[in-house]
Amino acid sequence: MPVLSDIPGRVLLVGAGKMGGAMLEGWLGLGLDPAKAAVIDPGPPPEVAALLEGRGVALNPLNGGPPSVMVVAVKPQVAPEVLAKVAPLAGADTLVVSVMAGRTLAFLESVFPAGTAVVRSIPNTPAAIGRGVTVAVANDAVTDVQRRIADALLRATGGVEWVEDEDMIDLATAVSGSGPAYVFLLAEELAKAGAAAGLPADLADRLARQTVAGAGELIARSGIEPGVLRQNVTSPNGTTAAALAVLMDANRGFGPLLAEAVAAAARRSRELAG
Ligand SMILES: NC(=O)C1=CN([C@@H]2O[C@H](COP(=O)(O)OP(=O)(O)OC[C@H]3O[C@@H](n4cnc5c(N)ncnc54)[C@H](OP(=O)(O)O)[C@@H]3O)[C@@H](O)[C@H]2O)C=CC1
Ligand SMILES: O=C(O)[C@@H]1CCC=N1
Repeated sequence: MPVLSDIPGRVLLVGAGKMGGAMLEGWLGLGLDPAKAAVIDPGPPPEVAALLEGRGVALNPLNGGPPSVMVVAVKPQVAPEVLAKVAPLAGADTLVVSVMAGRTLAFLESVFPAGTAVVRSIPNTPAAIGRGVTVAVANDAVTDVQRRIADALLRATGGVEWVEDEDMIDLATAVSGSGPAYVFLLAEELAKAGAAAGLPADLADRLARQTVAGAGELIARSGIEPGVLRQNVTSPNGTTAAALAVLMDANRGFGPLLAEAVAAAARRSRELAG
């Protein structure tokens, strides 16, 4: 298992917003030499700009030779324009790692010279606290060493799942890439429902946040199946059973609603393919 300090040359991050910034923070935290990192971004957010300045990471360097790894973390919609500018910075041995939703291996391969090693991946925002999960697929040009380097970079922000079938990336985007938003929405709506039922709004907000955070942590730490944890809350004919009769309704409960949401997200991921 290579560590980040084993990466031979530079890691060039293109786009240092929410996702790119979180990854960079993870890499530096795990020992990537700031002198071997560089960022291309015309206007990184203030917290990322402070990180770059504080750690001495080069921003928009004019030269430096081809990087070992180019990580692409700009919005998929601007990818053609941005990559047309940065693709010439890659060399024959540069590994390209994309975290862009939708943008396919075929699109990425069309932008870089034939034979370029490309990994397409989809992380999620708990990456910011090292609790993300990334799903990744490699093209045929990626060597074993490059795959281990990509794995080390992606693993700096949480777990990594490699797949062979690229279609799985659109589906993973709909589950884990966008998934944190579904959970945050649950916290928002639980707080609203509590307030609507009569709790003071600030108390409802604290209860909802702590409940979502505590339940997530219980899944993570206990290793117990979510279904069993749910049953552990549910006394026969008690309050939870009354609520779950609504939430587990076969027609209008969480099940069909989430299935529809996941299908919509996967469809959008395919539309963003380019
Ligand atoms: N946010 C998420 O939960 C996830 C995002 N992703 C993917 O990550 C990518 C980035 O998303 P996110 O971090 O949320 O978006 P952000 O908008 O926060 O980050 C994109 C960054 O790229 C910068 N940028 C714009 N133009 C250029 C350019 N020409 N050269 C270099 N950088 C440029 C933007 O600057 P400016 O703001 O000034 O335009 C911004 O700082 C997307 O492709 C998205 O699909 C994947 C999984 C989860
Ligand atoms: O909403 C999006 O398109 C990006 C990809 C997954 C999460 N955020």
